[in-house]
Amino acid sequence: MTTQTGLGAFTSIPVIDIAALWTDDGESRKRVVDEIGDAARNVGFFYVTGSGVDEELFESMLKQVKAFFAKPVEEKMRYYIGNSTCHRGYVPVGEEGLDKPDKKPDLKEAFDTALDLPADDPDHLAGNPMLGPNVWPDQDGFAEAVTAYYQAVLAVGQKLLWAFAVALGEDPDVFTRHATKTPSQLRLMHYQYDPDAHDVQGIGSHTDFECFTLLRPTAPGLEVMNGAGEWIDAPPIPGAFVINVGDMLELWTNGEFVATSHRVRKVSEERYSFPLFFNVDYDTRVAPLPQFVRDGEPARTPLVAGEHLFAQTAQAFTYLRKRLASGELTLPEGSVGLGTFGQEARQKTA
Ligand SMILES: O=C(O)CCC(=O)C(=O)O
Ligand SMILES: [Fe+2]
Repeated sequence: MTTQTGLGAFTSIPVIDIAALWTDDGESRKRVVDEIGDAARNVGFFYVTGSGVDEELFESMLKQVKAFFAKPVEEKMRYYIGNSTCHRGYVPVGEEGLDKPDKKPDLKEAFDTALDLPADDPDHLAGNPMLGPNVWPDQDGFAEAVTAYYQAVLAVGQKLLWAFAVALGEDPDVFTRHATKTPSQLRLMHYQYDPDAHDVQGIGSHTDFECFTLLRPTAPGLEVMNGAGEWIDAPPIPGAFVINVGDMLELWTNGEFVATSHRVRKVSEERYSFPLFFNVDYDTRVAPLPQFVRDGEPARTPLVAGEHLFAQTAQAFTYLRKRLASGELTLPEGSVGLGTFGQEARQKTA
């Protein structure tokens, strides 16, 4: 059932209870790690239960986010992402997605947050385009609710990063040693339901730019491409995270783990979703690990994790694309275009 990419013609997405990762029971831990490894190789997506994240943290954040998006657009634009020097704040409908081959804007709005560093953080002061303080709306409890959720889910991400290394037979800390001050974004996303919109996509087909993503959606709409090029539904499971491999783990494993392409189609109900994109430190040079550069298999070209994130972001967001066009901004040397990872990219070259 597997194609030459290793990715199966799967028709559903595995569900993995990861609670044993926090226990001393070596056998149960190994079972979970093996399941994670299988899913990362054959599907690139899996659901996670047993993360231990308190459901109350999710509900509090959702309540705050609903209240924010319900405000008039002029109010939300006070926090426009284009006014931030480290890519934080409100992303209006139409800001993203215009560079896709089909040139359709994504029908969604978002509020982008990430690791909340102090204003005098040295990387921020040095002009790093992704590291720095969050922008917070003037709304009681918003910052607290989002921060509590971010910290809880980031901790689950650290555990998963460890598990991915073990699943690969690597030193367990081969990735986590690079995860100390990561440009890991938490995007708060709102897909409006518009019964009159025809042929409008929620978010176009893509891979995620980081190591992996921990996602909580409130409604169906997410679709995942299998090894046969078919779109498979990934509806929410209550309390579970949807995990997917991103570009950096695909690169580190030279394609053994797959950054699976996915998209959100026109939604049939109002939808919120919360992806936390777990990254490694900005300056981490990601090159295929030696065990994955097998005889006759070419090694992929290394990338710097933070530069890749910034280069992809700059090609997808209107405010940054304008700066690229005007010459005010240039992409880091060696940047790759959108759509370089995942099975869609492979099918293009197959
Ligand atoms: O909203 C979703 O379910 C997925 C969002 C997504 O894929 C992304 O933001 O990268
Ligand atoms: Fe995504």
